[in-house]
Amino acid sequence: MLSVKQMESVGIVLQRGENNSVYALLKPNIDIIGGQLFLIEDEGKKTVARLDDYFYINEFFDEKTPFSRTLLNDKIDVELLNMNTVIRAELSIVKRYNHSTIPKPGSIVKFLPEIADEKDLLSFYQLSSSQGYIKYGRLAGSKIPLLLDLNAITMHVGIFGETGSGKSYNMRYLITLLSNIEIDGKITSIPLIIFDANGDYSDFTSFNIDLVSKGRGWIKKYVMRDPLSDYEIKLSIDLSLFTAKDLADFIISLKYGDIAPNSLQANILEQVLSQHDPQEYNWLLSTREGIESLKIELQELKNTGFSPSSIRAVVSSLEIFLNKVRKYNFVSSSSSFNEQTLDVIWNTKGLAIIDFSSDGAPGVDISTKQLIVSYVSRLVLDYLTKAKYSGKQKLIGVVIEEAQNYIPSNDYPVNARITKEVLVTLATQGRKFGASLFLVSQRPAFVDKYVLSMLNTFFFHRIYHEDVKYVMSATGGLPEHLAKSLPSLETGYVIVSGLMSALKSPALVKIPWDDRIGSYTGYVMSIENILVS
Ligand SMILES: Nc1ncnc2c1ncn2[C@@H]1O[C@H](COP(=O)(O)OP(=O)(O)OP(=O)(O)O)[C@@H](O)[C@H]1O
Repeated sequence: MLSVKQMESVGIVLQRGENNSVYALLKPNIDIIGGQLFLIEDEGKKTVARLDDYFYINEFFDEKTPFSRTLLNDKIDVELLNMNTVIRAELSIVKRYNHSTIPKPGSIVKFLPEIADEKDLLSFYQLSSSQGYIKYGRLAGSKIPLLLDLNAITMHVGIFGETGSGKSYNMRYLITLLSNIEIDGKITSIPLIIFDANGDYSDFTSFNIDLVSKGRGWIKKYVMRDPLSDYEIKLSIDLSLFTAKDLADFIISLKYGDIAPNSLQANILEQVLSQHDPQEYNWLLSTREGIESLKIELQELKNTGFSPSSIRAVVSSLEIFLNKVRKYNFVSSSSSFNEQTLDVIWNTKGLAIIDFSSDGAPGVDISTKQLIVSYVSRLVLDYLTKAKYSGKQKLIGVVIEEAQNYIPSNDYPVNARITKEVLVTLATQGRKFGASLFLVSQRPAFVDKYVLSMLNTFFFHRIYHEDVKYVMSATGGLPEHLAKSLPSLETGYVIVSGLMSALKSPALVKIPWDDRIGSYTGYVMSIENILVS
């Protein structure tokens, strides 16, 4: 039974609607917003319902009547019109408290109740314990936090919103919550690896470290330039983790950009590489001597019928790859990010930020970033799979910003063969082995639809109009009116839907502002402040 301090009435139910909804009239002078939750009381039976759609109606509204026409000609009495305005609202039922009925006409609509303590909160969510839940933001129009169920985190999370809609701030807020989880009176954290596209999380390794360090024993930032402090590590990866085919496809595609690589050339390179032990890939592909030795092997293939022009094309792709590797010096058989790193991350509930911003990875192109994302994802998948098969379940979260560059839909002109397959596997197998993907994107329509359908919790910020249809079909379950409101959502508000939400139904949440969480590279200062600072 929900037993908390009740609020004043703000409206009344008039009629039952379709599919678990009711129509109600609400007072015109209250502040409301689509997606907000209300409490409905029907003779002691309590129900929580979401405002899906609403509009203001006025009793004078009938343009055909002579009275309405004179309103337009004469001086309009705004006061008089206001007095006769009400809000017509469609509310759909989200939660019922010990009953299974639909509120009858005459039921009273109220704002959500005030929650005084943990007991009230549990009774609101009908939970017996809040263990395993984190408190996220406030349900719009109330002071009630949304409880997020950590047990559903391995079912993967999508965070979507157009530029400036508040994704980075939200991700930063989520990271602070995932870094301060209280279990049995102790603070612990979800081990996390973040691919940071714009340097938005850099401060978590330095001046804002205390926001994330209480439950963590290790926090580092990986950069592709020379490290500048002791919390930075130069990133290097080990190519022996890839198959000959993956590397051949990747290297050949460097020459062809976004179009599909030449499969004959990829086959030639695969054939040569597969004659070597994978441990030799680092030397073969990242040193001048290695490339020269591959060239000799390639020349020998001429005798087996491959054309000199195909062989020349393969050599030229190898040179392109060598140039990249030399420029950023990121390949090594004693890679700085390896299985031991994952052990440290797991054991210390650590945080590794892979800085892909122009500061941490100056001039590094998307294909190199893809190779790194693919490498780390393979490492995580292998690590978690081995742990599970040896009887020890582990858990690592992987945050991928600008997800459309790594798992693009067919409409997005980026070739991501090297990342797509492993990320699909991580998404499908993650739940069993303890991987939790957080995909962040400005354009969900450009993220692979199959992967999108494997995400089970969504944070929708304001999104582009063209993305609404796509989001609705790929995610399912978002009511039409709510989906339609997405392009006009205010910054700081987010619609949370899916398995992690203790409401089990989409709802609008206000993300609280905190100056320290809000001070990061991507933060946009107002023009007045920029000019006078
Ligand atoms: N919860 C919030 N409350 C108040 N203001 C917010 C909130 N979240 C974000 N903002 C404001 O919106 C600005 C943009 O937010 P943010 O950087 O998170 O957007 P974004 O969606 O990540 O944009 P981009 O995709 O361009 O990186 C912030 O600098 C801040 O001024």
